[in-house]
Amino acid sequence: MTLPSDPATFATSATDIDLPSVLLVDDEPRSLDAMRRTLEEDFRVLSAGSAAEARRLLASEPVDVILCDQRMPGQSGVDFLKVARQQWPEAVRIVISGYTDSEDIIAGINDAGIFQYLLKPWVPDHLLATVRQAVEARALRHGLDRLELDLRAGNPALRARRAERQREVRESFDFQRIERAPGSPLDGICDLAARVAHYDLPVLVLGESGTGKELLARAIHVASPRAAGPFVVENCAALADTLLESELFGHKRGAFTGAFEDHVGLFQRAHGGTVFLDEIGETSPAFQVKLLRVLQEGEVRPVGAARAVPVDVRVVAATHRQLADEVRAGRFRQDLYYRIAGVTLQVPPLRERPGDIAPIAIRLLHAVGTELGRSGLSFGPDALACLLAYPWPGNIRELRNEIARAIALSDADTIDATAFSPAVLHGQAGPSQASRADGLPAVGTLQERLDAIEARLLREALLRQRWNRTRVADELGLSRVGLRAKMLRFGLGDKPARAGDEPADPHEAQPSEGPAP
Ligand SMILES: Nc1ncnc2c1ncn2[C@@H]1O[C@H](COP(=O)(O)OP(=O)(O)OP(=O)(O)O)[C@@H](O)[C@H]1O
Repeated sequence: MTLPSDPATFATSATDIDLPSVLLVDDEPRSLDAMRRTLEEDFRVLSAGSAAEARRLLASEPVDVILCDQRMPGQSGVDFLKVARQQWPEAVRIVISGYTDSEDIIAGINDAGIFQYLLKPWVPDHLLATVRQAVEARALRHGLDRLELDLRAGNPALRARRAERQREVRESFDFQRIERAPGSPLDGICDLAARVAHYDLPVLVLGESGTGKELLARAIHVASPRAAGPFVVENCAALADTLLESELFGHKRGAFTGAFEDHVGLFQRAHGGTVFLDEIGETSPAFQVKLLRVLQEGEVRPVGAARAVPVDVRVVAATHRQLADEVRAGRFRQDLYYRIAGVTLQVPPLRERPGDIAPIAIRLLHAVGTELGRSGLSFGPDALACLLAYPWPGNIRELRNEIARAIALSDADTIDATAFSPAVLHGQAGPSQASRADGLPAVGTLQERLDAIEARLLREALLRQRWNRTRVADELGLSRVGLRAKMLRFGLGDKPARAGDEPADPHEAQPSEGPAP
């Protein structure tokens, strides 16, 4: 195949002007040519070798989709797409780049209104699917604009259709299932996750065991353009190297003793969807090399197979370790780290977000109760206070188990503190996963650690003084207003009223249990 000497404007190869049009912008002639060959059967492809050339083309004819390389001399892809957004807002914008550019791109996502972010090396099927989705998004937006005009003209049937469409979109957005208190540290994490969900970036989720990393990964999948595809989970710590390789990449019959038939690996099964690799920090150096190759090449070679199979998956990985430290210590490959850590989300342990304990416990009580055939349960007066005073080294998984145990041990519909295990009842936890021997958090910024200590002292004083705020304020040398502000800050304001406590301040909101999930 001969390439044009000047990549600037080798024009469309398709003659059918009814096809949707795609403008490719890249200063690399080979890359332009490869993309053009992939797309030209389905689209009318225009090519430009620079941002200036692309602007000239856009000024002369309408374009449905712009697909732009991030690294170009003169103007970066994202900067060019910002300009394109202003001048040709109807064209859907896609940026394509190497993984090292991801920070720049995230910073520019909002301003440039980027629809999708494709990582190099791209896979032809994925490139085609992404451009098709972009064309569909363009058609949908066009339809919505038409609908908007009709709505302004006051058509009630169309108004109902639009409301229905919006409801569908809202319901598919699953971050709401991640229970938390208003103002929880998880809000920021879920916001960031919701933003990156839309782009094909690899995501690394860090956090202690049981903090909800898999739940977050599922929410990212559900909110991503891959939501209709599969979400498959593999716990990398649970299998020996060879089994893990065969489980993820598949094997051919006879590849090893016991391989009686062909086995399709999880990467192939997840084609078009998301693979969640839990405990990636536990993998061996040998396995890391194999995984890196798969991610770099976008194809898997089943054990014993002669040929590799292209796969189009998004990888979300998780670990309880601080993976950057593992890289520094030489236990985790740096190149693989950069491949999987397009965006890193750190989920804090439950003891560092005490405000979340009550809403999560209430949701779990309803959910586990329903699973066990015991709906309509509620916590008794002491139960929530008891849960708040315990540091939950096993995080939400431990909280869930504790609640399941308490439900099983109680005949009544009101779960009392006495149904909890002795450790929880007396607030004595085993060692937490990232705490020091003195019980202080071993990770987080200085402010986060100070907050965790302050929340713990406050919680202990409240429990000691049986939630009598006057006595707690006296003990801690605070005004009642100051105490209340701190209780709200740490989510400790929703202790249920107890017989024998001082009467609640009538101006303060009374506790309420949230709706059943
Ligand atoms: N915010 C939350 N609200 C309700 N349930 C939650 C929340 N976070 C976690 N859970 C529940 O807690 C349990 C543990 O969560 P999950 O498996 O996502 O944690 P994890 O961090 O991936 O754990 P591990 O690293 O051990 O695999 C699950 O049953 C999950 O549904």
